[in-house]
Amino acid sequence: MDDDAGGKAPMRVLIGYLRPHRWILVLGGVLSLVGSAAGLAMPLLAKYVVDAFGAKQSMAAPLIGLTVAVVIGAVVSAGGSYLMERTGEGIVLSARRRLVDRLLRLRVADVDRLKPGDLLSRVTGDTTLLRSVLTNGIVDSIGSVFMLIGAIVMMAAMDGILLLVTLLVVVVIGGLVALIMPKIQRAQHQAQEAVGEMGAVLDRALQAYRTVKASGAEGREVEVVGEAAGRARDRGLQVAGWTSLAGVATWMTVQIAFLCVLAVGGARVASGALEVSSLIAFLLYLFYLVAPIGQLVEGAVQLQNGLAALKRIREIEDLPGEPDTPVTEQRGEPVGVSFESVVFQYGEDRETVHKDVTFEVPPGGLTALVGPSGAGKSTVFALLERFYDHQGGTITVGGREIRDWPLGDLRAALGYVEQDAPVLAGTLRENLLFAAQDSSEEELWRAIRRTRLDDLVSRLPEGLETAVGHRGVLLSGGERQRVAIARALLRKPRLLLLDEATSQLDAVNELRLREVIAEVAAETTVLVIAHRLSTVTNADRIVVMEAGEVRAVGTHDELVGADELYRELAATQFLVS
Ligand SMILES: Nc1ncnc2c1ncn2[C@@H]1O[C@H](COP(=O)(O)OP(=O)(O)OP(=O)(O)O)[C@@H](O)[C@H]1O
Repeated sequence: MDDDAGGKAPMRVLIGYLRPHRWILVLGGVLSLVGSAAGLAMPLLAKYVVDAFGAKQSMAAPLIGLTVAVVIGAVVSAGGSYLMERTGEGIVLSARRRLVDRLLRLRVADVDRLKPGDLLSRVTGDTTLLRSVLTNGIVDSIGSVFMLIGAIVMMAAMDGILLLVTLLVVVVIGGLVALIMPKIQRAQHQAQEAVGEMGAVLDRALQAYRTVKASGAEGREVEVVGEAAGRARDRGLQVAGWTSLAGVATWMTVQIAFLCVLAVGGARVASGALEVSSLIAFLLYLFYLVAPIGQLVEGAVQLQNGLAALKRIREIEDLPGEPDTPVTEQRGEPVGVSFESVVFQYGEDRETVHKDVTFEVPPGGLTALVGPSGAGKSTVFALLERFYDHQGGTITVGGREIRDWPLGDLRAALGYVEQDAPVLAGTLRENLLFAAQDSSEEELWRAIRRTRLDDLVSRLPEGLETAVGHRGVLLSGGERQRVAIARALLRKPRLLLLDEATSQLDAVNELRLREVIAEVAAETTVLVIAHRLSTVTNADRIVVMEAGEVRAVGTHDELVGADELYRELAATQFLVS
C-alpha cells in the first residue's frame, strides 16, 4: 500500500463517513466548546476568590460563579460526549453495512483469494476503530484545541514571559510527537493485519473441525493459531510502545514547563514584576494544558489507528462488485443450454480447465454430466451461474448469450444445488425458503412432498421450526441434499443444476433422490453432475467430459456400446446402488 493510500486518501474517505452526521457533530462540537469555556473560566474565578480573600472582601459572588461554571461544564460536557458516542456508533453501523454489502456482492473469483476469517475481522474489528477516531479523535481534539487556545490567551494575559517559556517547551516536544504519529499508523495497520491473519487461521480450523479432531491435529492447530495470536501481540506491543512514547513526551512537556514556569515565575514574583495570585492562576492554566495536550496526542493516536483500519476496510470496498441487477423477468418455460467451443481458465496463471467444451441441452428432460474427477464438470455449473466469465466460445441459456442476460434474471432462472449441499444455521423452514422467500405455505409443502422430506418434517421435534444446527449438522447427507433440492425447486427454476453428492447414500435415500430427479425433469430442464449409475441410466442424454473436453454424448445404452471411457466409468467409478 502506498503512502498516499495510507495518508490523504483515507482522510478523504473518513470525511465521507462523517459528512452525513455533520450537524450532530457541529452540535457536539459546540457543547464541547461550551464545556471547555466553563472549564477555562474556573482558574480565573479561582483568582478572584484568592483576590477577594486577600482584600478581605465577600467571596460569595466568585464562589457562586465558580460553582455555576463547574455544574455547567459537567452537564454540557456529558451531553456533548453522549452525542459523540451516539454518532460514533452510527458511523460504525454505516461502515459495517457498506462493508457487508460489498462483501456479499464481490465476484466469486475475488472471494476465492480472500480469507473468510480475515474478512470477519475487518467487519467486526476494524470498523470499531472508526468510532474512536470520532469520539476520542476528532471531537475531543476540537475541544482540546479550543481549550488550548483559551488557556494560552489567558496565560498571555497573566504574563507574556512565562507564556513564552511554556510555548518553547511545548513546541519542542510537540515536534517529537509529530514524528512518532506515522509510525503508530503503520504499526496499527500491521497489528490489524495480524489480527485478521489470526482470524483466518482460526477459521480454517473451525471449518474443518471434525477433520482436525480425526487427524489428532488439535495441538498443532492450537499452536498455529497461537503463533498468529503471538504475531498480533507483537504488533500490538509495537503500537503500545510508540503510543507510550508519545504519552511520555506529553507528560514531560507539562512537567518541564511546570518547573520552568515555577523557576522563572518565582524569580519574577521575588522581583515584584508579578503578583502571587497571577503566578497561581498561571500555574493552574498550565495545569489546564495537561488535559488538552494529552487529548490531542490521544486524538492523533486514535486518528492513526482509525486511518489504519480504514485502509483495510477500503481494500475490500475498492474491489469490483457484481452488477446489482434486479430480477425483472417472471418465471417462465424450461430453458435449454448450449456450450460451443468454450474455453476457460480460473486465472491467467492457471491451467486451462475447459479447452473446448461443446454440448447442447434442449429445454426439459434430464441431462447428466459424467467424467473423471477434474474433468471440468463443476466448472460448467460455475460458468452457467456466471460465478466466472469464460474466455472463449459461446454459452447460451434459453437461446440467449449468457453475457446478455441481466445477472439477476439469469440466476433467478437457475436452481443450483451444490455438491456438499450447504444447509445454513437456522430452522428448516428458513433453509427451505432461503431462495424464494415469498413462497406460499402450499408451495412450500408441495416442495417438501416432492423431495420426500415430509417424513423428516414429521419426525423432527418442532417440525419445520426445528433448528438444523450449524451447517445442518442435525441432518444426514441425503437429507441435506434433498433440503437443498427443495430449496432450489421453490425458486421454480427454468434450469436446475444439481451437483450430486458423492457420498454413499443408503438405499432408501438413493431411491428417493432418483425419484425426485425424475419428477423434476418431467417439469423443467435438469442438468445433473452424476456420481451414481442409477442417476444416469434414466437420463435423456449423457455428456461425457474428459480433461476439459466433451468426448461423447448419448444415452446410457448408446455410450456403453460406443465409448470406452464411459464403459469404464460405468463399470468402476459410479457408486452403484
Ligand atoms: N475456484 C477454483 N480456482 C482455481 N481452480 C479451480 C477452481 N475450481 C476448480 N478448479 C480446478 O479446475 C479443474 C476442474 O475442476 P472441476 O471442479 O470443474 O472438475 P470436476 O470434473 O467437477 O471434478 P469433481 O468430479 O472431482 O468435482 C480442477 O483441476 C480444479 O483444480
